Amino acid sequence: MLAHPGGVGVVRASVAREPLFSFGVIADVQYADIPDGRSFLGVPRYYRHSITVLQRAVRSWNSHKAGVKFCVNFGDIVDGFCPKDRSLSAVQAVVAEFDRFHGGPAYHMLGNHCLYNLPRSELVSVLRMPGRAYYDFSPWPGYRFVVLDAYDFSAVGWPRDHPVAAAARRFLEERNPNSDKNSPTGLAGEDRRFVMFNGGVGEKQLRWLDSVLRDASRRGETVVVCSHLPLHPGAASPAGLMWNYEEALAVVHRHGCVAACLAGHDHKGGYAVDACGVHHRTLEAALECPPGTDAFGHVNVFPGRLSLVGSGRMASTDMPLVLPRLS
Ligand SMILES: Nc1ccn([C@@H]2O[C@H](COP(=O)(O)OP(=O)(O)OC[C@H](O)CO)[C@@H](O)[C@H]2O)c(=O)n1
Repeated sequence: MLAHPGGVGVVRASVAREPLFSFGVIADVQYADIPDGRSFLGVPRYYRHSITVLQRAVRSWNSHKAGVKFCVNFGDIVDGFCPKDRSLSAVQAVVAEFDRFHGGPAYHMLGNHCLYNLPRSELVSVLRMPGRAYYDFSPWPGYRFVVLDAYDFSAVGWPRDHPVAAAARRFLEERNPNSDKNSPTGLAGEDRRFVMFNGGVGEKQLRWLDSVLRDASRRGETVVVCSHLPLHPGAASPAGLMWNYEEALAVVHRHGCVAACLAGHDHKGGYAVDACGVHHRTLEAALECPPGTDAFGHVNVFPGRLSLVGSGRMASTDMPLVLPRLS
């Protein structure tokens, strides 16, 4: 047994050489058949090349010796600049690339750019989500994955006159004084997250998360939470965080079974271990890979350890598990 450097528990050192199973990861493909451009802050974006990054990811997962069992796409499948009349075909083109993955299912989540382009109901259907945008699955005995809908409470993705959209606009109005609610100008520190391109997990979803984690904890399962929006300030820019990350984290911490929270959205990526020993890894974006470069990876799951093996701009990250029940 090893003392955890953060002093929050103990780590069972993993001696296994072969993973129990592996899964592929990719974030922010934001594909569009349009010329290269830049983000609002001037970072180059390669809208056509991003699907090539996905193609290379799928080839890599398919050729993985021990087998990649499923893959997780962390949202923003299509870019907001994609012409609206070509958005559905752009999403279908990306889904077709995921269909070339032979290892198992591809699990998707909603990002803000998905919702700029298509109605949520159409996305849930084309991305083959189980009737709604938050769900859980168990790919291996003793392991559970939770996919969050980080735009459940949001000013994007709901019809303008929908009560959720109206409540989210009021929420932003109270926290962001700018006339352009996408602008964090003047907001300090973590308050910079109160912008329209972010969102939150609604009350009903929080209750669902609580019950999934309670059951997982009772069954002794190890849980990985997947969300487009990062949940920890140490793993992302303040302007990239989920609006109610503190509420979501409180639920995550309550049951002591979550090993890691994986996210996309903040394209440069990030990593932190929180005070309860939960790993937070924000994945580097496929969209911002200059031609010929990559950002994807696979996570090897060992008893007591998750090991992200990154390709190209996606950094590798070793994540020894610090779960209270392991102590
Ligand atoms: N300061 C800003 C930043 C952005 N906008 C506008 O908001 C929309 C979404 O921005 P975008 O950078 O495309 O969003 P991503 O989801 O790709 O990335 C999120 C960040 O990386 C989180 O850290 C777009 O219309 C921008 O122009 C803005 O007005 N002001």
